[in-house]
Amino acid sequence: MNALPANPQGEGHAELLERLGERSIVFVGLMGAGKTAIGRKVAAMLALPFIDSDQEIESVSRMTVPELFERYGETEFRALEQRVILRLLENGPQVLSTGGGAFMNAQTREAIAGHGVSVWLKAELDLLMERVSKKQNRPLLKNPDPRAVLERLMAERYPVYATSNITVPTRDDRKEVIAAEVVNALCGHFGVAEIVPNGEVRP
Ligand SMILES: Nc1ncnc2c1ncn2[C@@H]1O[C@H](COP(=O)(O)OP(=O)(O)O)[C@@H](O)[C@H]1O
Ligand SMILES: O=C(O)C1=C[C@@H](OP(=O)(O)O)[C@@H](O)[C@H](O)C1
Ligand SMILES: [Mg+2]
Repeated sequence: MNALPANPQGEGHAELLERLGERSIVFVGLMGAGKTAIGRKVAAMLALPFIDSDQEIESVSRMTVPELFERYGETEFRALEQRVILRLLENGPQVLSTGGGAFMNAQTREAIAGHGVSVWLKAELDLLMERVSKKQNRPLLKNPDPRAVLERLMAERYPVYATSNITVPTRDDRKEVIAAEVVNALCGHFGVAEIVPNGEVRP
């Protein structure tokens, strides 16, 4: 369904926000799924603060994600990622987009379950490949065969992502449309009526 919320400023979503309470809406999923881009849109629609864990990691370390991987290795990056996300989860309500590997950490998953509602943006391999090939800022994909890496990560991670509270399939459509589908899926999760463009309320 391609319903766009009636009011992009967040009014009309009062009930959804009430149900969310102090929790964070937490985006999980593979690199290129759109966690950062769609998370930002959903935050704007619901008039919530937006934070991206990779951006926060870069800000506290004053290094880029590729620099962190190169200088300290993935293990150190994961430790920092866990600390940052656990701290950020105290700041709800907000939209928190995580890096693709974050949800693989059991303690991070537990903290998200306690302080958030997890949304898996689920995408097909071709779409992910098309998106990630536009930027060279993902160290795990600095590999002669990034497609094979993504395929392996899909096999490893999709069963874990599938434990999220909500799964939203994504595709090659406008960001606003996908973001509206996420908002509608959140409405469904909380048993709140969806708001569609003509002002009609869908129970
Ligand atoms: N629905 C969409 N339509 C077009 N481009 C998108 C869409 N969702 C994401 N993108 C683009 O795909 C790239 C990867 O998205 P990003 O949000 O960084 O993914 P993630 O954070 O999950 O790795 C970005 O350039 C982003 O602007
Ligand atoms: O999947 C992963 O392990 C990673 C995903 C990246 O974030 P995005 O999923 O936002 O690209 C970033 O955290 C890092 O490169 C590692
Ligand atoms: Mg991202």
